[in-house]
Order: sequence, then structure tokens, then C-alpha cells
Amino acid sequence: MAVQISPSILAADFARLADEAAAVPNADWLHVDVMDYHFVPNLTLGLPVVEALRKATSTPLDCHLMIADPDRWAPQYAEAGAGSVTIHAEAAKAPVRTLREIRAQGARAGLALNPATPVEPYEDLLPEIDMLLLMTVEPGFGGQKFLDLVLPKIRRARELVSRHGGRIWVQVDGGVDAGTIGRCAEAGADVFVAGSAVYGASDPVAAVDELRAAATRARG
Ligand SMILES: O=C(CO)[C@@H](O)[C@H](O)COP(=O)(O)O
Repeated sequence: MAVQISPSILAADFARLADEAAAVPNADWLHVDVMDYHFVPNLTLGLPVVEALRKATSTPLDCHLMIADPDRWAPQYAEAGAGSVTIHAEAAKAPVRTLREIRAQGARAGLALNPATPVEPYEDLLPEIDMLLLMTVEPGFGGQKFLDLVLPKIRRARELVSRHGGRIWVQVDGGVDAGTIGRCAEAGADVFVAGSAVYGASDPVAAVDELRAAATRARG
């Protein structure tokens, strides 16, 4: 699968979200971080903003739910038009049902793991998902330093996914920039979330192109 870049609007100007979405027409996805002050110590945005963004951009929305009760809310993000909805393994109490409900609404279903959460216990869930999101920082805030300790897990995740037919995308999120994206790509990631590295750049379009080129080069 070709490299995909998903700029995180957490690093964008929340007062100008439609313009910020339009600022990266070369992005494959727009990553939308939903936080609820419970699963993570930060609060961002919810369904009404996702519904508004859906109307404001044709770029598919990649909704990452960092919320305490994804079983209750995730299907509604899919219904609101998100192209992909990712729930955290640490928060979901009924992940099989929730992942199936996301797919039933026509969205891709993702499972996210915090840096210290191992991937192996979730092997049986792989048939239920379209994407595995490996956090490369502790979730909650943009602008954090990339955690190298996640690299071996990216390799193990790639192996597991390959054993299951290679259909599932491996996404990395947190501290991804021109200096770290190559290592993630070499380890087996194929979808890259980048907040500060895109929206903190003077030219976000060029930043997306550079990240894509660096990841593509690293895959060889
Ligand atoms: O989910 C999160 C943070 O919890 C991320 O999506 C961040 O928004 C990535 O930001 P950068 O580390 O790229 O600045």
C-alpha cells in the first residue's frame, strides 16, 4: 500500500478549521483527535464539529477517539460521515460490537494502542479492523517527542498484520516529523499522522509532500 499522510488538526487553528482543512489538499486524510477530559487530560472537539468539517472538506476524516466510552459514541462518528473511526483498546469494553457497528455505518474501523499496550493480545481482533493505530507518544497532546521504544512494536504489528493477509493498515501517531518518519516507515508503518510537522510548517503542502517522500524513500 502506498504511503498515506494524515495531518492532525489538533495542531491547526481551531478558529479557522475549514481553511486549515483546505490548506492540505495533498493529504490523504484529515486526522481528527476527539478528547473528552476523561480518557486523556485534554478536551478538544466532538460530533458537531466533525459534522461541520464533513461538509467543509472533501478530504476523508480519520477520527481518533481518545474518549472513555467509545462503545457509546464511535458508531455516531461513522454515521456523521467519518471515513475512518478508531477506538482505544484500553477504553473499549465491547470492542467487537463497536468495531462491527463502525463498519456497518460504512466507515473503516481502527483499533488504537497506547505506547505501553502490547499488540499480541489483540491478534484475535484483527479480522474486525481495517487499521491498527500505534501511539508513538502518550495520547492527549500534540508537540510531544517521538517515543523510540514503540519501534519494535511497529515491527511486530507489521509481522502480525502480514500473517493475517496484509490488508490492515498500520498507522503511527505522535512526534512524527521529517526526522522520525523514516524509522516508522522502515519498521512497517504505512499511514502517518503529523500535527506540528504539518500545521507548524510555513508551507503545509510542502510539509505533506516532504513527509510522503521521506517515508516512501525509507521503505526502499
Ligand atoms: O493523538 C494525538 C495526541 O494525542 C496526535 O494526533 C497529535 O495531534 C500528534 O501531534 P504531533 O505530535 O504530530 O504534533
